[in-house]
Amino acid sequence: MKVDVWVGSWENARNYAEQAIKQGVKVIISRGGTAALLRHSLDTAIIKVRFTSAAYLEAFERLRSVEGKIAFFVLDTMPGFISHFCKLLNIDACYYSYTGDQDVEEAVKKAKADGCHFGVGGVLAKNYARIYDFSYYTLENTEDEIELALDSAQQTLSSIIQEEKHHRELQLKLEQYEAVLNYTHDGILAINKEGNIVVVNKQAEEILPLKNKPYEGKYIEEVFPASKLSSVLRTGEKEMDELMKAGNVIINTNRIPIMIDGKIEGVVATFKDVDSIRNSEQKIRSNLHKRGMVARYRFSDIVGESKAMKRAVYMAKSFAKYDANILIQGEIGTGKEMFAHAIHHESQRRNHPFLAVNCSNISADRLTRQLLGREKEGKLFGSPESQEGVFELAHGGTLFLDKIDEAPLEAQSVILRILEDNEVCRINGRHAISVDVRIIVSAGNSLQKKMNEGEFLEELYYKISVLSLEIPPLRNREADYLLLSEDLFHRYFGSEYYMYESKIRKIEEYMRNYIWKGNIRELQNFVQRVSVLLKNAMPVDEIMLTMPENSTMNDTSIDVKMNKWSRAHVVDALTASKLNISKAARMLGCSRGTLYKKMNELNIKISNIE
Ligand SMILES: Nc1ncnc2c1ncn2[C@@H]1O[C@H](COP(=O)(O)OP(=O)(O)OP(=O)(O)O)[C@@H](O)[C@H]1O
Repeated sequence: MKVDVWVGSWENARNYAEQAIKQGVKVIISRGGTAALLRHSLDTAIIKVRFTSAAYLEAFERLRSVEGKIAFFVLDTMPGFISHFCKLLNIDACYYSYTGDQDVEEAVKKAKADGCHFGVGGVLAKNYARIYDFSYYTLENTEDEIELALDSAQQTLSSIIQEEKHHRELQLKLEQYEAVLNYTHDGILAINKEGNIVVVNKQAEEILPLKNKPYEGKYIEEVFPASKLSSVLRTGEKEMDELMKAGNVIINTNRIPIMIDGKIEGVVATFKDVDSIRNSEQKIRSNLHKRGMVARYRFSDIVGESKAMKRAVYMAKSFAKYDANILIQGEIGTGKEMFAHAIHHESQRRNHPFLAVNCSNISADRLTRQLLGREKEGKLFGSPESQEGVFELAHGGTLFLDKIDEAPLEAQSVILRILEDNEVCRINGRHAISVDVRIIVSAGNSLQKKMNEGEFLEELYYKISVLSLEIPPLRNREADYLLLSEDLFHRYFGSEYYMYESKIRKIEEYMRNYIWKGNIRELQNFVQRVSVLLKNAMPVDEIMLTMPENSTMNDTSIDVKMNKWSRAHVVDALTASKLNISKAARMLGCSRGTLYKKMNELNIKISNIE
């Protein structure tokens, strides 16, 4: 305890005390009339130094040699021991008590009138004793009395500090509540156990059709009869995520009973305007768009009517519902990435980021940096800035690791570690950051072989292939290839498509026997090149001559032709053409008559095809 001593008289005590308080003094110790004066005029803790019998012992010692009547001046009540001692020591004493400056003079005057020549007491009476020509003994406090006062000052101080701390904490809490109430997007309304409103924030006033302002203290039914808060007060059951209509707006509401010691003490309800939820979702989505972290394709963008493709889409859609990791396998250009986008779009995570990382043709260091991110190394000038890794960026959403089978082994271990721990630690970083990311990976068909040969981590394989999806190559989807090429030609020619239609048909005849090793990507390039040449008025025959020889075309064309007449392909063509024989025949590159003949041979009846 820090103690300052201010020496002054009764007249300037208040002035000193005020200065001390300004400097942060919390407790003042003073005695007698000064203490009474300060208590009366200030709002600070004042500790009075009390006179005990010990303080009078020295006075009695002196009084032994004094003759005549002796006056004892005491503030407030006269302690009994004084008269006791006087009787014991045979002192001729008179006793005068006063309450402060206003009546002390009266007391001295009276003592004088009573024939007293000698006075004993504090400083206040001493001042008047001088005026009325008294001999006077000023009482001094003993060390014990001062120590006692210091002790109680210390106790008072610690309870003041405690109280101030408590007050600050309460104030902080109050301000936090107020900030939450007024800066949340939700409307908040609370009632006490009588059903009277105790809290209503600005948002609630804006969202809800409230009546009878000011609302605080009013019964809820008077202010917002549709709130249903009284029923929660009765049942004690919380009601979450309910939709209600208030005026023209649809509102999402939660009503939560407040229970103390098992008794309902009130209800708090939150309200959200459904339109505003939609708007903020929209905002989040457009923000992700700006940062390129969205899935570009949906299932409706995937062209394909073949059975194989329909099966793949069906499986992918059902996988989208689960939150497990997915392995998508298939040849190059079959649409694996497109499926990853579409799965994310269909999943619960659709409003969160979608990021794709290509794991091929990249050094282990660079890929690791992309995956983990990094912290700036110290504050060195020129050292690269901190960077978030893709796992962090994709938090809450989906991360597509394209061609994971081509990732360097060190990077595979990094991925495995993250998938095991669900957390990442940036390079040079000191803290692990927990991440919630769904992984979709793509790989070529040789993934299992790579694993057997030790080029792909077995543990990682099991982690990523909880669900696995196979995208069929274009050659097994004959019914799709025409749909896709038509789609592409339409895209490249736009409204001019019909001017080139007959030439496109001829080119499609050629394409029919081509083996699309690069699948749809190769088909896209092909259609793009042909479209440019056609637009430049090159005759179809010449275009054919510029076409790359398909090395396997001659050897496999027989297979392809044979395959064309497999039962599955004929059924595929019929399904894709919606049972239109002319269209199906065109897809299969034969006349309607040949198709009928083949259907007969393969025992395919239209009535059996769904
Ligand atoms: N079924 C489909 N319908 C329409 N477009 C498709 C389809 N499949 C693939 N594509 C298109 O083909 C191109 C290649 O697709 P994508 O990149 O998804 O294939 P991939 O299998 O991931 O390729 P790679 O193995 O080379 O990474 C893309 O431009 C995509 O839009």
